[in-house]
Amino acid sequence: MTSPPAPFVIGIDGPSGSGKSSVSRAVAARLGAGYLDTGAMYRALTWWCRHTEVDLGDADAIVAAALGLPLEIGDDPQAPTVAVDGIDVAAAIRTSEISSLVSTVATVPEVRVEMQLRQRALIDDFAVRHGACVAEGRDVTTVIAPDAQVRILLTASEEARLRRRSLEVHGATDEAAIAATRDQVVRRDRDDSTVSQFTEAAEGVTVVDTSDLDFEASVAAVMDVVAAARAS
Ligand SMILES: Nc1ncnc2c1ncn2[C@@H]1O[C@H](COP(=O)(O)OP(=O)(O)OP(=O)(O)O)[C@@H](O)[C@H]1O
Ligand SMILES: Nc1ccn([C@H]2C[C@H](O)[C@@H](COP(=O)(O)O)O2)c(=O)n1
Repeated sequence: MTSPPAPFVIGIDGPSGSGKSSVSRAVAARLGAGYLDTGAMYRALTWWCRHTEVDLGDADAIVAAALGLPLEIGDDPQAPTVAVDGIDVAAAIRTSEISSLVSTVATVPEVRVEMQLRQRALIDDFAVRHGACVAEGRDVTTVIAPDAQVRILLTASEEARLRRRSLEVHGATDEAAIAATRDQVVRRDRDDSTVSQFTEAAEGVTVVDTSDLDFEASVAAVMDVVAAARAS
């Protein structure tokens, strides 16, 4: 009797605005795979801390909130759902307020341990259910799923990332819009990179630089890496 093929895991890390979420969703949809946005989990915890009036200056209180976080996260790349305590927070976790606060929560070491445990369990579950899972974040390729069949660092120049995020949030890429975006991209990456390695590829991780690629070409570049891994 032959055993079923091992679930296929694709880990994608990268800095803010590199295209992780949008590209990962498109790749997961094309592969019929489950999708996990690990950053959404830190955002959901940040939202929960605000909602329950946890003092973000109190690391112990944030850890307690993380341990009890009543989070439900969906696996559909075409309709990713995030609910906390039964409340749909998919939109609320994307506000500029949450974006500016999330690193404070995500850089608490005990919070990361709890989230990483949950993320491993979710990836296993999604991968078994769909035969494959695309998981994206900052430490998927290095800490959460270092044994994933595909490990990609999706990068883009700071200029490209600022332009993309500025267009998305402000609908413009003039000097004022770029300046208003800098905190969400440059400062956040600086803080986040104190606890995760996503500015340089770890050993065995394939770099996909999207600076000069449009969205479709970025998806195609990732699909090529996946196809090569499947063929090997
Ligand atoms: N290759 C690309 N060319 C142009 N725009 C892109 C490309 N990839 C993604 N985008 C756009 O850039 C914006 C940021 O992409 P996305 O949210 O996927 O980045 P991210 O890496 O997940 O960022 P964050 O970590 O901050 O959530 C989106 O509006 C997306 O449509
Ligand atoms: N694996 C991860 C995923 C995310 N984070 C942190 C870093 C980000 O500032 C925040 C939100 O992520 P985003 O939605 O912007 O991808 O969560 C992390 O530390 N580790």
